[in-house]
Amino acid sequence: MCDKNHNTITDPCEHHLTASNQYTYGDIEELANYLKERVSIQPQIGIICGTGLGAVTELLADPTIFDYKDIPKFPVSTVPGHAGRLLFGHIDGTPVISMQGRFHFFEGYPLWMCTMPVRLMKLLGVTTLILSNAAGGINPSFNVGDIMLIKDHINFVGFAGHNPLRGPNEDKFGARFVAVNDAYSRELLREAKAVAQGLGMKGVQEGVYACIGGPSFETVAELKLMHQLGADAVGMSTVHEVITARHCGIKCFALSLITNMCVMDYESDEKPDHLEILTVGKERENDVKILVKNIILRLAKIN
Ligand SMILES: O=P(O)(O)O[C@H]1O[C@H](CO)[C@@H](O)[C@H]1O
Ligand SMILES: Nc1nc2[nH]cnc2c(=O)[nH]1
Repeated sequence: MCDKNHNTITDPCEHHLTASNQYTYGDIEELANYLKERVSIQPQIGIICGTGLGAVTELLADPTIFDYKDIPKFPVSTVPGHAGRLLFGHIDGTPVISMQGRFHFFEGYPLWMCTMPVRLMKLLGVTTLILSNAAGGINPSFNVGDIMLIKDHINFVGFAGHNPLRGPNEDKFGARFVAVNDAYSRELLREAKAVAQGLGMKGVQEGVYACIGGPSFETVAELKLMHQLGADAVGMSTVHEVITARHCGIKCFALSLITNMCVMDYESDEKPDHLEILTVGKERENDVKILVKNIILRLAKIN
């Protein structure tokens, strides 16, 4: 057995169990080097596409594309509407990396695995992350097809003790404890609102996104609770990516496409349905695309 007097959590050896199997800084550095050897673009902006919103990747001119399954140590997407591709390219001259498909907790991946690509983006040079998701509308003034610019979140998954930063802290990415009261950049939110207004885009809202673990949707009682707590929309993603991004100092802007209104009435026969969610995504993907493109154009002008 090991006779070294060390901390088994932060300084494990082969004789001791580690507190978690999370990727080390070195693992992610290796992954970054693997990609750097194959693509010369150094991305400034990262994009994570939500369910059915992968068309945003069409904005990338002449992209270099990797299938997740071909990248060493990379998880694979298992949810319909998430293609499972990593793209490098330029959007109007700005170097961008985009995930066409994300990883969700309900797929069985631990949160540190779901969010590893955010740390990878950091090591590739990303300073701003743009995230999208499909979400159910809780705020009764919302309509299907609205785009909600996220100003804050409620992390129900976190309330249950699951956090992507749980386990030994990787100091090279950030400090043990991270503030998230300002997780969504006020500056980026202001810019996005100005862009939407400038484009005369209808149905653009602002609100609080609640994250649950899924894959079951919400009960009526859960939705009533979320409404009382101040949630405007609910989904099963984004929050852990934002927490990981803030930990390593990446600025975040996120939006939800309201693909369905949550059923908050016991008498209703309606139900949320993933295929319908994909259909609404398809109908509105062009507007999401235009919004993201113009936000990136504006960022390029002000930076
Ligand atoms: O959050 P994204 O990845 O857009 O996916 C949303 O759509 C799926 C439900 O249809 C859930 O995974 C929910 O989180
Ligand atoms: N949890 C949850 N996720 C969604 N994604 C799209 N719509 C919904 C919804 O109604 N609830």
